[in-house]
Amino acid sequence: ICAATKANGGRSGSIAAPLVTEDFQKIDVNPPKGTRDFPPEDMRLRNWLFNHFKEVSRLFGYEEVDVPVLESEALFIRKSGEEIKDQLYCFEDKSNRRVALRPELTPSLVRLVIQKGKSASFPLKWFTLGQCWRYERMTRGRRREHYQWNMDIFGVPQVTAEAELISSIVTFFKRIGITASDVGFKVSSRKVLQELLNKYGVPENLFGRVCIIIDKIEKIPIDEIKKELGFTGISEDAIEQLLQVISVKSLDDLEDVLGGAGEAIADLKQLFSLAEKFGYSEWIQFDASIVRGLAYYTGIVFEGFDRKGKLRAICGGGRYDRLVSTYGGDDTPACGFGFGDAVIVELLKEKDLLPELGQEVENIVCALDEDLQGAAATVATTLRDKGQTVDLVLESKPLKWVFKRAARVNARRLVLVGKTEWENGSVSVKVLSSGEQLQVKLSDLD
Ligand SMILES: OCc1cccc(Br)n1
Repeated sequence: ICAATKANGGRSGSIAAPLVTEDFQKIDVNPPKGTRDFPPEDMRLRNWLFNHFKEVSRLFGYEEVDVPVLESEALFIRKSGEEIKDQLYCFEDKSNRRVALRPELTPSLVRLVIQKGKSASFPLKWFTLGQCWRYERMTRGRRREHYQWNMDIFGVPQVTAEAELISSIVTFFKRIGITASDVGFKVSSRKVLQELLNKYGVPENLFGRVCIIIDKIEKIPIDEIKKELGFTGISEDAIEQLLQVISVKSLDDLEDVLGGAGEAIADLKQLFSLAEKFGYSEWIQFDASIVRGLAYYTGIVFEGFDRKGKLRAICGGGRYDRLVSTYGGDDTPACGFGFGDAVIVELLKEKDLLPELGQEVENIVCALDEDLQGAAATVATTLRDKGQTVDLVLESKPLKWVFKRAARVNARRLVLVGKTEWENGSVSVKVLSSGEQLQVKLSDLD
């Protein structure tokens, strides 16, 4: 039981006796392994980033939704060998329910779409921003949580949906000063693999697993990839063909291999043509090796990468037309992307594009002696009611201290409440940039 309850004789609820301090151990002031605190200076950068995410989502007409960080574990149990399942942050709650901290947002959004049922008027264009979790052995010293921006479209089967999603990410990049020379999008379609597997008579239910193995192509030796593909029962021939196709470097070459009749080629051609119309052609390139590491993608997949090749994928997404029905909903086309809050900050540091974000307060209000503290509170409220930010000095401090604080919080003005002026209903206002000082009637203060 927690220390508070123990101090209260084992009864939880309100604590009768004052806590006996020796009950508490000296705590570790660091956050749990793999997690981050956001002190003010980090929170300002996070808010700057998230405000751009939200502003882009608003520009594109998407509605914000939110879902719990804690979900039923069942939502994420997929038998496709995904990394995300091995790293699930899951546990049993006090009612013996198997629950998990969400590793991604898409399954929760799909759950909400199904819950909405017939009341959902398609297309749904939703966005959300949420903390996602994974439990990795800390040997790799990697984070266990990150915040992810997601935009998703439900109910649009056409490739215009994916084209719009990529446009929204390009819009985001441009807003923060990232250009097509800094980043690009690798684009492909899982229908390429689908058409190949069909051609070799590979059963549909192996599709997700094969994609997950192929997604590891840059991470493990090619012989390991072949071995894992072999375990799924795919023939040697099919494996050779698969590996040959994903090394194809252009849509034309792909067409030579697949023939021009399939949906994969049609979708990709349409996407590249729409990219022209949206104005982001220079940002995207075909790359048959892109499959993404989530089993549920069924069509176009894409990922944002840094052209210097120093960082992990910046963002990624694609079409997942069968996820809603897999979870028991109606057949609903869907596509979306996830954009984490970590790699993008590394990229901004690389490009020296991190914004300078100091604290900003318009006014510091200070009483010049103890018995004017109430008057200072009145002045602060007057300014705040007019929408002005005020840092009110809450205790009597020497002027030297006040000036130092004014500099630290970047105050524009210092408003001093002095006895003589206050008797005339005035305060003394010092504009800190120019040093200009004037007496102002409280009624005229704005
Ligand atoms: O990128 C996958 C992922 C999921 C949850 C938490 C973190 Br950190 N990373």
